[in-house]
Amino acid sequence: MASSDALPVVDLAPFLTGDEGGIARATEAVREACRTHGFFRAVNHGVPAELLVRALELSAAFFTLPDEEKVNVRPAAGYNTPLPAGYGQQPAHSTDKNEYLVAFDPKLGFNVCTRLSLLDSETVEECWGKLTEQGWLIQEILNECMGLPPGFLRDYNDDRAFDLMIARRYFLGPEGEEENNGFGAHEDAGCVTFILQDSVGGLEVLKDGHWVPAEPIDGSIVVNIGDFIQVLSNGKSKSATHRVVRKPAHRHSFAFFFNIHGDRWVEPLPEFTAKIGEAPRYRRFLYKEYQQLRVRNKSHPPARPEDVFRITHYAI
Ligand SMILES: O=C(O)CCC(=O)C(=O)O
Ligand SMILES: [Fe+2]
Repeated sequence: MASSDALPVVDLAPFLTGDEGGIARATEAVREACRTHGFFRAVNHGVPAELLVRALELSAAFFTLPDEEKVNVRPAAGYNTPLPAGYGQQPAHSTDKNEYLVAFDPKLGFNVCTRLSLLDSETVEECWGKLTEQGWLIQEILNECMGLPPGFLRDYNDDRAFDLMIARRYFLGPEGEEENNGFGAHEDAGCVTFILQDSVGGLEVLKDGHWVPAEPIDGSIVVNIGDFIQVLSNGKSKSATHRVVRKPAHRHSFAFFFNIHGDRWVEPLPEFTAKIGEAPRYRRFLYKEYQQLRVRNKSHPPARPEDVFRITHYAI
């Protein structure tokens, strides 16, 4: 792997201290990362390292519970969540070898479960608050990187009802290198995803045809640009393909999806099309429709990998 392939590390401290020169340099680093990798690792981001450790420990403790207890962790009757919530196992025929727990914003009340669990914890609430703040900050930085009018993304993507958090445990990888898929190659749909991971490793990002590992760095957060930004920028910012390979140890991660609301229409912006004389590379679509079709990929996995529903469906 060439050294320029390693995931960039972006120091966000200047945004906390207000150091203007540092802000300009960090913004430039994010702009470059969006173009080259669609991924970076944020350090000095303001989310306490102790909170990241606490969340991952809590998740590890949850997943060691017996299956009979975990399967009962689901929203109580009458709670209609925007997407399926609670504990889930991948269907037996799935090549994804992980189990997961989906949470919504604790303030929305969807996480009220049939059983007490990780979902009801103060740690999840604290993480939610901090990662939402992080989402607003990264979105502001993206707005600047993309040269959009001040506050444009903040106004466009101002409703947080579709944000969600998924805690995952990846099963042990088999001996040798064969069949070690933990989560198959995919892109994320929304605005930006944050990944907190333990020290096991296994997340990989596709860059120029080869897989680059997102090596764990203590206290860092992996930041991943989603399809929404790729479409708005007409392909200038990259929603990178990524996957998780299994290792000889259980791996725990949290993915926080700073999404966009399902009722929003999404299409390439004039700044990246008409205003610069370029043809749009995507058709206009309703975000909810895209999300629902992606959920179908999971509930009714297509027989042929090329039939998996992805953003290319809207490509012109
Ligand atoms: O577990 C990870 O590191 C990545 C998870 C992921 O890519 C996702 O949830 O979309
Ligand atoms: Fe992902």
